[in-house]
Amino acid sequence: MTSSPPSGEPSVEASGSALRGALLEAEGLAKAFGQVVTARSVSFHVAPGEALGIVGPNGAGKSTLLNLVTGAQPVDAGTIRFDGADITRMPAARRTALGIGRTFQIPRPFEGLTVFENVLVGSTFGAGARRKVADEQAWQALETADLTHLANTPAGSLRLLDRKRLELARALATQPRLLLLDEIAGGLTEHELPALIETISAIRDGGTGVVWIEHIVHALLQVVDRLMCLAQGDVVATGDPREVMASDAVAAVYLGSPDLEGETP
Ligand SMILES: Nc1ncnc2c1ncn2[C@@H]1O[C@H](COP(=O)(O)OP(=O)(O)OP(=O)(O)O)[C@@H](O)[C@H]1O
Repeated sequence: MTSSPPSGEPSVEASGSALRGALLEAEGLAKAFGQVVTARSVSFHVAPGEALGIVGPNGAGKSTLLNLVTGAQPVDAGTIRFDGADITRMPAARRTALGIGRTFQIPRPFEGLTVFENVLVGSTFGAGARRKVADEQAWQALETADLTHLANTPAGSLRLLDRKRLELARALATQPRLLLLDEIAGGLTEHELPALIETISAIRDGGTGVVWIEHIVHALLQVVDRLMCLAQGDVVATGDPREVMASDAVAAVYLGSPDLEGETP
């Protein structure tokens, strides 16, 4: 584990270029909205079949980082490589087609469409598949997300757990090799978490690279191989998940913060 105080230079495992075997390499990412710096010089990497967790207080810059990787927002500085190719300036739709999928913190399905139709949108437009293939990919995504039994249910009538699963299925339908999860467990009950954890672990074990932002740390720790903690746009610690959570740097970040659920750093 490497760590440094929030005010110091971020200390990260992966800097420099072209990590062998890395699926995603982000190097020196910087992003600010006016005076608000959401990424100062953030570097991280994910390999196929590896899960990286990201924690940090509200406003740390976690979701923004996913936006930079997907291309929803442009970086101010830094480089993003996917499968060895520089995608830093690539449009978002091309990144999706290359194999970068994501879920959103607040699921916003097409409420009037069925669950299947929602997922079909992902496989048709995200993966660019023709109808027959898109159908197959949608069913496959529903199965992985454990939603097949609700395929014909209008998305607007789903409870939160199933909305989260639909969000996951929509992302899976784009055939991602890298899956970015933004608080997929947020709002779920303790009773609902184990099955979701199992699903995400299976996706990772199938060879997909996973980046999972989550405040429910005990859920995260059951899946992720490495953990990165962000605060105010800086990496404060990264490495072995339990060591990161036990580090003084992370404790300092969370001192008095109500953001973290289920784990005392
Ligand atoms: N499009 C935007 N325009 C202006 N400010 C933004 C924009 N997007 C994010 N911010 C600001 O950047 C900071 C980081 O936001 P971000 O959503 O990345 O944090 P986060 O770590 O994901 O927080 P949370 O845990 O609450 O989801 C916040 O102060 C937020 O208000």
